Amino acid sequence: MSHPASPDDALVLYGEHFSSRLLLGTSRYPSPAILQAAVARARPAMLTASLRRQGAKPDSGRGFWQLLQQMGCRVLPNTAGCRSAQEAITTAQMAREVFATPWIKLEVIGDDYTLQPDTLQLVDAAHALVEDGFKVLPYCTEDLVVCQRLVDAGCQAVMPWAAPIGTGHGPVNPHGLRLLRERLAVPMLVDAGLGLPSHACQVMEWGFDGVLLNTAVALATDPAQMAGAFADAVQAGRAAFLAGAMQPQKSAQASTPVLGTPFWHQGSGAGA
Ligand SMILES: CC(=O)[C@@H](O)[C@H](O)COP(=O)(O)O
Repeated sequence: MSHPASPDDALVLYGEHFSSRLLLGTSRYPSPAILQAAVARARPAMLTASLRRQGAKPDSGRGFWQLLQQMGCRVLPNTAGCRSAQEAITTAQMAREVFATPWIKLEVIGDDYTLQPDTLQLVDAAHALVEDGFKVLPYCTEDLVVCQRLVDAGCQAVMPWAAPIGTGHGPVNPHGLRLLRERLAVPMLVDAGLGLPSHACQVMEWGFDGVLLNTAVALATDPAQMAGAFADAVQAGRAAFLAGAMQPQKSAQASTPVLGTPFWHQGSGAGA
């Protein structure tokens, strides 16, 4: 991208600085080599991986773990597939051992059809894991009160969904997401349901701090190229947010200056 975000505009999570605002999932890629190529193009802040894929036994998933290490990217284990607070807590504790990190993407699924988070169990699990020293990034809905409860539980960032996991619909409740952004000051990453780079750009323009996505890259015809497109879109959206967008106007406003009036001022009578 020609105009990368300023190096001092880092994403800050739990006091740590990240030069990228894109987090990438590692599932559903056609091959490990294609995953590697996508990661090389996107250069994400973190790669999220499921303990269930890695496996709890010392030898299971060794190849995948080695691949993650080779890519030199911080790993964010997740509790994908957990359906209760206790299951998520146990999975997070195992992930801390396997991946040697206190970071956890906390997922507690409450509905098998929509993969909607169980927001009640999520808050309970977040509370217990923060108490246990984890740096918790909870996958949640755009519900303001749930996000506030997660912050009250000690989460220093939250990750509301754009749409159900794997759908690629993009933000289905723009009003709710934008309201959430206005009301909560903690870092917020939009996680799940993004299908196009323009979706990522859009939420970044709204002031979200980053995005986490998987399926849109993994299932693209050319995942590496799509990973690059998402990385560029995240930067573009962030730059636009920082630049401050104009307010939409109700009626046409002439934008082409006439000779002698190169700059707009009230009542200039500029041409179209
Ligand atoms: C990999 C992962 O953590 C997913 O559960 C995440 O929520 C991304 O969702 P999409 O696959 O819809 O981008």
